[in-house]
Amino acid sequence: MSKQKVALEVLSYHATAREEDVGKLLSTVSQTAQLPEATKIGLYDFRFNDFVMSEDETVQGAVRLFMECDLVNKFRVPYDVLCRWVLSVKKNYRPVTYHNWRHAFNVTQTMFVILKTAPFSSMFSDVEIFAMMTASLCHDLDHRGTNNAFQSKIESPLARLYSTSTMEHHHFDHSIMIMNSEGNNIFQSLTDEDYRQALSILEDSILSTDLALYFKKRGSFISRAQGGVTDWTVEDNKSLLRAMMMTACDVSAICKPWEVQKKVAELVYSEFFQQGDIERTKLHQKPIDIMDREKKDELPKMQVGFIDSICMPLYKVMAEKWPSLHPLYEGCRSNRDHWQALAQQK
Ligand SMILES: CCCOc1ccc(S(=O)(=O)N2CCN(C)CC2)cc1-c1nc(CC)cc(=O)[nH]1
Ligand SMILES: [Zn+2]
Repeated sequence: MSKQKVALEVLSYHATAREEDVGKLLSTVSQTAQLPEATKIGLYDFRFNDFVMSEDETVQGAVRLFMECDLVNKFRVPYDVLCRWVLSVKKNYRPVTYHNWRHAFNVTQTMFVILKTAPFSSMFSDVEIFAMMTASLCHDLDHRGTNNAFQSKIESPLARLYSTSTMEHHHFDHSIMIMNSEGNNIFQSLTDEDYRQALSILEDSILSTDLALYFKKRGSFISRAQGGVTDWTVEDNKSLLRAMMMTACDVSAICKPWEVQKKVAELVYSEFFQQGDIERTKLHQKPIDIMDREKKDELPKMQVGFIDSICMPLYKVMAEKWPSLHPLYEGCRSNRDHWQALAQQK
C-alpha cells in the first residue's frame, strides 16, 4: 500500500454512535419542546456556561441549537439522523483536557448567538448557517491535545499527510467520515448545489481555525471593516467574515465571566503543560514557554499577551462594526483586567 493509503487507513478509524444511545436520546428529547428550553439553559447568551451541565445535557443542548435554527425543517434532516450525528460527533472528540467535546459545544453555542443576532441573522443564507454551525461542532474533531508543531516534531502520520494546518485538515477529514457513515449524513437531503456549497464552507471554516491562517487574513479583514466596506454579502468579503467568526468563536472562552474564563484557562494550560512534559521527557526538547510548567508563574502575563495579540484586535473591530457583538469585546476587556491584576501581583 502507498504511504498515503497506509496513512489514510490509520487515520480513518472513527466510531459512530451506539444505537441504544441514539434511542435513549430520542426518547429523552422527542422532537417537541421537551428539549431543554433554549432560553432556560442560556443558549442565547454570550455568557453561556457549560460547567453546570451534565454530559447528557450538553448533547441535548447541541441538538437544541440545531433545532433553534430550524435546520431540521429547512433541510429535511430526519430527527434521528440529527441525534445520531450529534452523538457520533461527541464520540469522536477524545477525552483530552481542553480540546474536547465541551470546547466544541461552547464554540457552537457562541456561533449560534452571533448568527441569531442582528444583522448576522439576515446576512447569511440558511445553507451558510447550517454549514457554519456544523463546522463549529466539528472544528476540533479527534484532537489529540497537541498542536501542529508537535505533529511534525513526532512525524505523525497526520503530519505526513498534511504539511500545513495539519490538525485542521484532519478535523475536516474526520467530519466528512462521520457524515458519510450510515444514518449520520445531516446533509443527505440537500440539493446538489446546496451540498457542494455546504461542504466548501465546512472545509474553509474548519481550516480557518488554524491561528496561522487567522494571522494571515486578519489584516485584510480589519482594513476592509475600517475602510468602510458595507456590502458583506459579496462572496469575497463574506468568506473573510466567516473565517474571522470561526476564530472569534474558537477563542470566545476569553470573553466569558471571569469565574468561567479562569476555569477554562486552567484546562488550556494543563493541556499545554501535558504536551510540554512529553516534549521534555520523550523528545528531550525544551518546550516553548506556554507549554513549560516551570514557567507557570508567567501565565497571567501570557494570557494578557494572548488577549492583546489575538483576541482584542478581532473583538474590537467586530464590536465597532456590529455593536450587537459588544458583549464579546466587553467580556474580553474585563478578563484582561483580571489577568493584568494577577500578572502584577507576582
Ligand atoms: C491559559 C494558558 C496560556 O494560554 C496561552 C498562552 C499564550 C498564548 S499566545 O497568544 O502567546 N500564543 C497563541 C498561538 N500559539 C501558537 C503560541 C502562543 C495563547 C494562550 C491561550 N491560547 C488559547 C487557545 C488554545 C486559549 C487561552 O486561553 N490561552
Ligand atoms: Zn477549537
